[in-house]
Amino acid sequence: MGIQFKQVSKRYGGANSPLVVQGIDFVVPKGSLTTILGPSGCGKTTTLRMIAGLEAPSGGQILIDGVDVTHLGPSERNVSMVFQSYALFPHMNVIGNVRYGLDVSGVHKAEAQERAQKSLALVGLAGYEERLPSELSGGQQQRVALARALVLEPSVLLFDEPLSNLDARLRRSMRDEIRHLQQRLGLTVAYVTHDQSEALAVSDQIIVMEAGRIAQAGTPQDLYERPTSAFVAGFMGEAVLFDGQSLHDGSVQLGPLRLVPRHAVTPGAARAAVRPEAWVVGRELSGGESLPGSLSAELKQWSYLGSFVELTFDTELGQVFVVSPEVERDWRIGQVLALSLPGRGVSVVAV
Ligand SMILES: Nc1ncnc2c1ncn2[C@@H]1O[C@H](COP(=O)(O)OP(=O)(O)OP(=O)(O)O)[C@@H](O)[C@H]1O
Repeated sequence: MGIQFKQVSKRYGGANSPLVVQGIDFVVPKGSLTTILGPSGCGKTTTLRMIAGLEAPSGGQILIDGVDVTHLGPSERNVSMVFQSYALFPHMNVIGNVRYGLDVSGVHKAEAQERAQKSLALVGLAGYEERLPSELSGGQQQRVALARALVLEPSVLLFDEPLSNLDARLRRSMRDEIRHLQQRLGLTVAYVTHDQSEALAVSDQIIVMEAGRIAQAGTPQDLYERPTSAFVAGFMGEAVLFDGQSLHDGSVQLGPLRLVPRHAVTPGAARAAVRPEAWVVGRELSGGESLPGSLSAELKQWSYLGSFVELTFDTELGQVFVVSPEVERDWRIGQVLALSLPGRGVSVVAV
């Protein structure tokens, strides 16, 4: 069953203070990984802390594996949390940190030692038992924190921005390791992040939160390819919004461009969220020429970024930002090119 939220809300302080979580419902199925994604202040950490029992909800019900845990304390829930700051005991060596939870819950010494060693091996740190946290890299410290959470064999494992103190390369490898371990051990995980690429990479389900509510929940592909609001589209992929008109035949007119949305939209004002990689840059146009079905665009700026180029154009729709794989092309500031939107990467969202 995993984790279930039923109409859960939260306010800090008295009855007049605002609800920072506003009656949300979701399920994290057993053995799967859900990320809670959203901008700063949207209520992600509060939601995670309510799963952990570190905050009490102001209303609603929280179930873990079908059991109502709404009023249980953190130690009564069989939940472990890995924090952004690692929260290791600095004076204790690695094995001491990992077995701490077992020691305080009265597990026999020999068993605690054996389980801690197994857990360290799981995160690739066998042989580091005697080191102090200060003698480890950031990535290794985060692995110790992970081993310390895993050793308790929790029914739910929670991560609060676990990678934000690591550099970009390490972040990617730790992210993949967490996902690999979660799948191998069949762990039920809720994972808070504000980084959409991290969420896309590790999740079975992504829940996007906006101001205390769930803006949209679904698979990574659902959210990336089929955002239902401008907020989600913008949050998931640097999409730029353009105002247009939806017509009676179901298409949407965006300046000279005609799009066919995946879902029917009512005729009238419409808005399209276009990701930078959705644009295709066609041929150069000569003085005043225009191509039917394409947007004339003057190149204002471009940057080479190794495997792709970033291009900024002026067009009748305003500034258009494009990411193109054509790194070898002879890009020149001032040239006028034909842009088109052949398909993927465009979503028509509510106005
Ligand atoms: N202990 C607290 N007392 C009062 N208000 C709080 C407390 N903790 C959080 N808040 C408020 O609740 C709202 C949600 O905070 P929360 O930390 O859950 O957001 P978040 O999405 O995790 O943000 P961030 O990414 O910045 O951590 C914010 O407006 C915040 O100021």
